[in-house]
Amino acid sequence: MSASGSTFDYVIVGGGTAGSVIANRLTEDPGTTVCVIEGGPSDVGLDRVLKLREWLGLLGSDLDYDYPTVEQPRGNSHIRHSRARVLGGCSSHNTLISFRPFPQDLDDWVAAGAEGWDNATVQSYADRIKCNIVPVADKDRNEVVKDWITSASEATGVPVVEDFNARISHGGGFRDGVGFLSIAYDPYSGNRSSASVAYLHPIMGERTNLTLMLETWAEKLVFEGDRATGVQVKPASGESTTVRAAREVILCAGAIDTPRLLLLSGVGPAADLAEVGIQARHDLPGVGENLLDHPESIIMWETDKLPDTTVMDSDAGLFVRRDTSDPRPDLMFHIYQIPFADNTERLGYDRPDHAICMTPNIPRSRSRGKLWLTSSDPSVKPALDFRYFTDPDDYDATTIVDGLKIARRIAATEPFKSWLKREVAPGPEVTTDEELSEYGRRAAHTVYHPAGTCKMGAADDPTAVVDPALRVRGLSGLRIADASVFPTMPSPNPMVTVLAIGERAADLIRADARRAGAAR
Ligand SMILES: Cc1cc2nc3c(=O)[nH]c(=O)nc-3n(C[C@H](O)[C@H](O)[C@H](O)COP(=O)(O)OP(=O)(O)OC[C@H]3O[C@@H](n4cnc5c(N)ncnc54)[C@H](O)[C@@H]3O)c2cc1C
Repeated sequence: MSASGSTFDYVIVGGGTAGSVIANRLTEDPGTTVCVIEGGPSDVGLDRVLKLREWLGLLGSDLDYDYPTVEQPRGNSHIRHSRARVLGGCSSHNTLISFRPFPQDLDDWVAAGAEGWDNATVQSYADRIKCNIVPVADKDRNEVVKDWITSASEATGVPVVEDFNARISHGGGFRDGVGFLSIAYDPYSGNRSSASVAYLHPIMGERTNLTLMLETWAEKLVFEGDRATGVQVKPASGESTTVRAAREVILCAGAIDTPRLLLLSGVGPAADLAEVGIQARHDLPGVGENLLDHPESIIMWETDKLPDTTVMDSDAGLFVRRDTSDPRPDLMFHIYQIPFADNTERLGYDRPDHAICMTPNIPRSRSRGKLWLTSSDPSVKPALDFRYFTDPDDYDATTIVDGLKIARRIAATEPFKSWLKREVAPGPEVTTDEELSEYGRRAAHTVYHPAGTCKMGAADDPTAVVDPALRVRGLSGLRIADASVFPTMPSPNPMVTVLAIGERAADLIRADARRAGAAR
């Protein structure tokens, strides 16, 4: 049922990665009205966003919410979690590396109670994604990266892979491999093919049933009884007002801001809320728990000036499998052809003018964190405690140590070896497992993949925040569709999984609307 004025069929909070997909799909029906509340500005015509190679300049900028972490006794307390404040969300300032989730990652989801999110189903939604996902184009392939791929294959014994996603969608996944990545971009212009570019640009100004409220912050959810009926919003200039949803409010604000908005609205662990003076409207213990990430560390070599060819300075990846009892790789590496030196410089290492870095990361980190409010003031950022490297068996730190050692083996292998002048960090004198672990944890960084804070699970799982249809447990008219619903972390970079969640969420929402219509 569509409505006029400030009432819409659906109100989507967050015009980010998943939000853009859902806004597009729901407005395919001209009879359905959708309002998107987006905290940031439009990306249309904004070259510093649209030119993918400019991505590093966006971190910490006016287009970044820039979340700190609380002290990490076993990790790096200085990590800043970048989250984009612009249409398209993080797909407008990330590196757009595009991996489908592995089949076994989705088996894990089903085992965690996410019924219906099996491999065949999720891959069929990934097939629908409109972003232009292609392997790095020949013209963008740097000679040093080609040599790194040759040496990494030689040193680790893994095959060179031309198209990782083809192996996942048509071959059941891969155990290991090295090669150029698939990236959501236009090789001719170097522009992003973000969620915003692929899903919103073609319909902005075209579909009159789509309303975008940009530079507008969602402050609180509005309820009538247990039903979410709208959102209290504050435009950048102007007074707070309420936007009403005749059918549903859909939260797509991301793994930090979706639980933050729920908590500020009194939906979350009642005892935690009481501590900051918020009365619980609905006691939901899982909100803010299960904070997941892909932690990484770094090893850096000085080089002479390198050829400039690239998509976005981190164009290739390596997957290694140490544990042969699991078919998936358990170590991933990105390579950077620039000095990625913020964390090493803080530890006293120099920043060479030219450098190559490898960043080993943990595909299935075992440490689990938590997010919570420290104040009822909505402008105060939530506390994020990733509890990096706190898993009891020290699996996470051991993975990083193994990664640093493997990186050194690659660096000692021709033809890549000849590009390198000296190891800058951690430096050749750092050799024992203890030393490598200490360095690796202090220089640790994030691959910027927070997730899991409103996890999906079986309807009778008290720690689940949403059921497998993405509906918030115990409330009505309220759904979540973004990276916060991951029950567990997909092994590779998660954006494609988020886009597939957006695609499937739209189908689930439309199916419920059809059922409700039929029941009337
Ligand atoms: C620097 C960086 C690099 C990355 N690189 C990759 C990569 O190469 N490949 C990959 O797979 N993944 C990558 N990721 C991760 C990936 O981008 C994210 O996991 C994914 O985009 C998250 O999508 P989302 O829909 O959950 O949230 P987002 O895309 O962050 O969308 C949330 C949206 O909600 C808006 N919002 C939030 N709160 C409010 C509010 N209260 N009111 C109104 N609007 C609000 C935000 O402005 C934003 O537009 C990267 C992330 C970062 C930060």
